[in-house]
Amino acid sequence: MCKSIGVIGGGSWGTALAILLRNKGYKVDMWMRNREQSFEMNSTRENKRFLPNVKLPGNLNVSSDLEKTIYNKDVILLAVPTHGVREVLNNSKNFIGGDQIIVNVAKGIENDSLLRISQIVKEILPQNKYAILSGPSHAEEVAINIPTTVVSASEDMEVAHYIQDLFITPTFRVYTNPDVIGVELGGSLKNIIALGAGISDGLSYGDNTKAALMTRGIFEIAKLGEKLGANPNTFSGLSGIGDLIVTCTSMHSRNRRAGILIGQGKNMEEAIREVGMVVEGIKTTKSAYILGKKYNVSMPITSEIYNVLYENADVKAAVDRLMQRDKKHEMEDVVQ
Ligand SMILES: NC(=O)C1=CN([C@@H]2O[C@H](COP(=O)(O)OP(=O)(O)OC[C@H]3O[C@@H](n4cnc5c(N)ncnc54)[C@H](O)[C@@H]3O)[C@@H](O)[C@H]2O)C=CC1
Ligand SMILES: O=C(CO)COP(=O)(O)O
Repeated sequence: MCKSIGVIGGGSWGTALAILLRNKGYKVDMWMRNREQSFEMNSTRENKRFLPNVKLPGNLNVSSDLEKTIYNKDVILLAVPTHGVREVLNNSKNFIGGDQIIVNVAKGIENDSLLRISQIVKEILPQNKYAILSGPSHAEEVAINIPTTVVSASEDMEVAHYIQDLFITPTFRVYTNPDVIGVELGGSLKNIIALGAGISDGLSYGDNTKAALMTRGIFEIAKLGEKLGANPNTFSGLSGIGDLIVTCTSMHSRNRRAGILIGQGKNMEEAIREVGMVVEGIKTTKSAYILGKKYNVSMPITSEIYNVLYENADVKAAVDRLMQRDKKHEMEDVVQ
């Protein structure tokens, strides 16, 4: 039987995945909150704002009607930024049946509640099966079939395999992992380090600096992750170091691009405006900073990025502070 998918969110990632799924022959409907934009996409067959120069396949229907998008679909793909997840789930919960599988692709930790997306979904839709699809995967490359690898993670391995089969193509290879916590945290926390890598580039620091940020960054991600119940091995996989590498090095990365602007002297608001797309790492920095304090995990890079974003700290002084911390063993976990 032909599978059906309702994609909630018509940004770059929702659009790229809707195209992939439609090209596999599934029935795909996509929801976006902006009505005019949905009309424009249906008529021009292109998402000019978020994924320009990629044609939408025939029969990929775009609308601003949430109920119609979700109704009777086997799978609901959540592709809105983290700060919008709770609202769209609350607006759609009355149309969602208990047998529909929720697949999340957002990468963030909610501010205030400090919840991961699976925890928000569990709160609002406790009966639904859940998976996260995450890994090094920029929409711009997936949309033109550049070889890409990701992970489908679910506590229920049957669901993880079902989602693996749903998305896999000869150019989009999907692995499975039962570690939802690790996969969610890896994808969310790497955005903070990507902001740092961008800041380093914006300051015209070198490859050495970026390698240091990435290596010390994954160390700090894994420390917090382990405290929160993740399997530490997950952070050496695609959704951990894999996604960290792509986000810290690619010009597709909105987090890295925002970081470059900040390194060049722009403030947080100016950087967000100039990038013009979601920069998840900015809100996630705040959540991770608070989580680090709450769980007594030393997160020096996250703390300095928090200072730069939220306390107006000077970027060069932040790097100096990181470089001139007390001497320590590379693998030592010192709580500050
Ligand atoms: N673009 C990419 O290559 C990838 C993105 N992601 C993640 O996917 C999620 C979505 O990002 P993108 O599609 O890239 O963002 P985007 O910036 O391309 O588009 C965001 C979309 O969400 C909508 N939106 C914003 N706030 C909303 C709200 N409160 N309620 C409903 N809709 C809202 C916007 O109108 C827009 O359609 C993010 O968590 C991102 O980290 C994950 C992997 C790859
Ligand atoms: O998660 C991503 C690629 O895997 C996208 O990263 P950005 O949000 O920084 O563009």
